[in-house]
Amino acid sequence: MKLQLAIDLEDVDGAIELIEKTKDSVDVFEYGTPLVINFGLEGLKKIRERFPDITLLADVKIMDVAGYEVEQAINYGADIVTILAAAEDQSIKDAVAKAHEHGKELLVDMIGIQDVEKRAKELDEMGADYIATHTGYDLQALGQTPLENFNKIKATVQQTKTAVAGGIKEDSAPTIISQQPDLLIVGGAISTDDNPAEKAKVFKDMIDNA
Ligand SMILES: O=C(CO)[C@H](O)[C@H](O)COP(=O)(O)O
Repeated sequence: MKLQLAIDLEDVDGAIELIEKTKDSVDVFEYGTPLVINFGLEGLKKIRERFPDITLLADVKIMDVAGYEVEQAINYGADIVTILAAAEDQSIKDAVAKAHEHGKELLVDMIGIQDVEKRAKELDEMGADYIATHTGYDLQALGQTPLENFNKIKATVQQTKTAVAGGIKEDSAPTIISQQPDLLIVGGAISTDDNPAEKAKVFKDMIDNA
């Protein structure tokens, strides 16, 4: 199981500072959707130039023109690119093909999907690398968590790796970790902590000791 740090609430220099502080404990760094919107792929490129060896995920949440957009994210430094599960099957297939053509990976984000078992089965057959259960900020605000959907998806997929995100905190992480996702995605619980390096290590130790 790997730890992914979602960086959403920073500018590019803030993201660089956060990566510097946490890189001993974090396996994958997410260039979050707010950074994509605020600073574009140029911000991703700046991070890649500063850290040539880290694993970088671009949370571009693609919906269309999938092959082109996957390739752009990869050209600017991404190792893993995200697409929404609600995209057309053709878009998912194009995205998978383009990522694999470059030796990179595709993560499909299940945010907003109601019949998660049906869609997870379809995505599994389309060759996605990761299927991510994701409770977005807007539903976290209503008290929802990703655990129930994660368990359904985990029980459905045959070959695809699983990821889980959405308000995961130090107290909720052990239950989720016990369900063995391949990628545990944590954002605010690390990035907004007064000591992100120490907090990232807490999550990494939980994973390593599970
Ligand atoms: O993709 C996201 C929002 O759309 C976040 O990166 C993801 O939810 C993880 O962050 P947090 O742990 O703060 O919820």
